[in-house]
Amino acid sequence: MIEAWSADDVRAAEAALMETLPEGELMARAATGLAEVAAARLQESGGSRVVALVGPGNNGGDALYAAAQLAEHGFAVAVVRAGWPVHEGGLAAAREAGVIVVGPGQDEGEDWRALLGEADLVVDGVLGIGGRPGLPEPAQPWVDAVPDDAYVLAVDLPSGQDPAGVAAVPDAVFADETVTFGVVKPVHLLPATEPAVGRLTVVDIGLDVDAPAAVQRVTRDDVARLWPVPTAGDDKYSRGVLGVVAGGEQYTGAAILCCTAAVCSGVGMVRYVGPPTPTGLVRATVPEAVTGEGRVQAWVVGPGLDAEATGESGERQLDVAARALASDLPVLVDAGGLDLVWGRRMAPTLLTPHAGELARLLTRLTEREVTRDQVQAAPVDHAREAADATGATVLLKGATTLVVPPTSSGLAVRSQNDAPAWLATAGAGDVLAGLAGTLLAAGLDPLDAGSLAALVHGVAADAANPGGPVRALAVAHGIPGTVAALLAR
Ligand SMILES: NC(=O)C1=CN([C@@H]2O[C@H](COP(=O)(O)OP(=O)(O)OC[C@H]3O[C@@H](n4cnc5c(N)ncnc54)[C@H](OP(=O)(O)O)[C@@H]3O)[C@@H](O)[C@H]2O)[C@@H](O)CC1
Ligand SMILES: Nc1ncnc2c1ncn2[C@@H]1O[C@H](COP(=O)(O)OP(=O)(O)O)[C@@H](O)[C@H]1O
Ligand SMILES: [K+]
Repeated sequence: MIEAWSADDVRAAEAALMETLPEGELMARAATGLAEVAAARLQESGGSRVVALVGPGNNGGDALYAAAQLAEHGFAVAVVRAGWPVHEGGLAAAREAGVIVVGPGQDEGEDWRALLGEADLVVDGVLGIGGRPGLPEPAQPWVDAVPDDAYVLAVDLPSGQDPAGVAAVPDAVFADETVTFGVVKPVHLLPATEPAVGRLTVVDIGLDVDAPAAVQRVTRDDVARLWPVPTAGDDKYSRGVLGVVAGGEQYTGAAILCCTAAVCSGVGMVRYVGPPTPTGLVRATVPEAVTGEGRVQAWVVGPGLDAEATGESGERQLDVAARALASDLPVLVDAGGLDLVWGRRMAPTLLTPHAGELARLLTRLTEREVTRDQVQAAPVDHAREAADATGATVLLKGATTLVVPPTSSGLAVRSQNDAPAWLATAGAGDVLAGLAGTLLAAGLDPLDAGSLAALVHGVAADAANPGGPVRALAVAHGIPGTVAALLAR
């Protein structure tokens, strides 16, 4: 599990550690780690010219000390600062090492724009975890002037991005690599900001945070611990029967994809409930599934479901969906099923909207117009709002998939980034529903079921056709081999 801690918890841990160390030792460790990464990247690319953008806080201090070390190693290093006071010790070290300092009252003859234009590597030390979202005004032209072919190495986090990872800031720094210190922070894992982080390198500065993590990411190494592996004492019922209320006369494929994914994920049994056409197709393509109602351990309600279906068979299916939602069994609610969610369920519940579906759900639940763009600009906040309004865990699908439990649970948010962009294809969500539903039926809680399913879904998509297009059915068919490979790690 990768874990990230909030800026406040990191600061408290740093303060405690600093008490035990000589003054300046922690920043020295950070700067040395940063300089080592910068030197390695310059050696890899054959570059020699470095420009460090230096802000008013300790993030700028890290950049200044690293600039000094890089100059001592023989690289051509310049620092660009604005009118703000910068870290004094760092500035003195940089000057001592022969770094050119450009800014008000400094080496006025030098033109920051020309220096930046020639840079092979740009160290972004404008703001760190003390930053508010958004770049300080003098830094915006610097960032805009960074040449496309320069390697942007962010100190701790890409400046101007939200350290909490909540809000997206499109014109802040987008780094090729971020060197962070001690522990990972939410900005590095959450969907609003992770695209700006680039490659993430963690430098050990001896820091340990003794507080609950704010964000977690399930990794391939966690699968063996979490996946429900049957034993000799199991039978199909003890492994978990999943009821699937999916597909209609219009979206028949969703039923097939969801049921296929469930049987490929090792469900004990699938009971499919739907109108005649998808029922016939499920019978023909997923012979393992049984059709019609019966006892189940969990439900999937919604893939391809028409929440306004009329006609006898459609209404019968909606009646089963309503009873599933009213039951005390775990339920995964996806797509059309989300239109049936009104109040709170007490039993374990996993909602799996994409951004548009979450916007629609929140608009309905809060009676305030919520747009897809708003959800994408602040995904954690919107998923949290839906989780708190319904008592459910909300899995928000996207390039990075968030799994957000209600605030009252006190649990960390999960953020999974395992899928190739090829997975953005129709039917992929139906496969995820069958996979996560299987895990609910096996007794996993919604947070583990959702995050583990997102991981396996992404890995299966990549394994199905590495580096190329993949159809949803191939993702489902890839699940058995993917799970076996992950269990064998
Ligand atoms: N603590 C440690 O032991 C270690 C810390 N380390 C390093 O320190 C970094 C944290 O340093 P930090 O706390 O000084 O915060 P940092 O982000 O550099 O700057 C804050 C300054 O910026 C200002 N400001 C903020 N937002 C702004 C905005 N949008 N636009 C304009 N101004 C803005 C803000 O002003 P104010 O809020 O007072 O108005 C304040 O003056 C951390 O990320 C890591 O790199 C490492 O060395 C390891 C050991
Ligand atoms: N850019 C992307 N990169 C990786 N995965 C993505 C991307 N966009 C979407 N996905 C994933 O693809 C799936 C799409 O699901 P969904 O939108 O519900 O499709 P459908 O309803 O057609 O089945 C989700 O699991 C989502 O996380
Ligand atoms: K930074």
